[in-house]
Amino acid sequence: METDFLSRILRKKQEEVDAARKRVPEAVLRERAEGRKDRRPFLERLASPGPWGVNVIAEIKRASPSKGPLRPNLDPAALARSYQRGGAAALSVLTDGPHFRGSLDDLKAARSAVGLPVLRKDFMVSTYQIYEAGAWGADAVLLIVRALDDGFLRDALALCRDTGLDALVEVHAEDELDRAVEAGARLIGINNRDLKTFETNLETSLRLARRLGEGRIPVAESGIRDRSDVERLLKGGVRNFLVGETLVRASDPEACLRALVWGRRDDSAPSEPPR
Ligand SMILES: O=C(O)c1ccccc1NCC(=O)[C@H](O)[C@H](O)COP(=O)(O)O
Repeated sequence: METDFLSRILRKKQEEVDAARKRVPEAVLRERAEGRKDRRPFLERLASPGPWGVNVIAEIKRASPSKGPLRPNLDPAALARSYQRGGAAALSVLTDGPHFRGSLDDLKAARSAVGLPVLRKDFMVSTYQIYEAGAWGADAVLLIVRALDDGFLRDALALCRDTGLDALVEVHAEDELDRAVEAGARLIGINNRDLKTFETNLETSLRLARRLGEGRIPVAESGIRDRSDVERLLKGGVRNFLVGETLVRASDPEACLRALVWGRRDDSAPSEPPR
């Protein structure tokens, strides 16, 4: 039996879902998710480069298993507003409680504060969580290939399409990328973090992005620290970046984001987009 971090978290997640089902039945969430009229396009926003050629999905994460608490008294609405002012293309909100101290309330508060599309970042193991994401206002969900078998991955992608949610399908290695493409994923999150060791290596995004064919949109995830990391990945053809810790820990998240997107911290946009 596998006993790594991901296996442990997935077991715990299944228990959480079983308990949640007893409080709110899946049919109730489904009706809410399917009845929504306020969808914000997530994939579409990332399919074309932002005004400066860079799209940042700015993450709201209270704590992480590798680093512990990241920002005391984090206010999701205030942080979301800073991110919007700093030029974020979208938000990612960690909703896992046990390991990241997040919640669906965080997602709701962040989304209500801005006009950006929002990704629910969690460990999805059940259709229940996809309906739940829709019912709580998410515009997209994360599907981690390593956590799912091919059957569920396909079903989850189909369910997302039917429910009007976009899916960011996360991979870390070549075989996972092949499975994601085979299942029909368009938006591919390439996680630079090895979920066994928690180490990050930007080379993972550069290597896997080279394997992507027409019509697939790469998003580099994890370990992006500064503008030089963004520029290195841009040279490898990656224009979308999911950034958590760097922004959450920053004393001025708005300026930090601006520096990632524009290459400078002040609020006057450069007249020429960087090349
Ligand atoms: O953040 C972690 O330490 C972590 C550990 C194990 C599984 C997932 C983890 N994070 C979730 C994420 O995918 C990241 O929050 C996201 O990619 C942003 O990463 P970073 O910019 O390095 O905070």
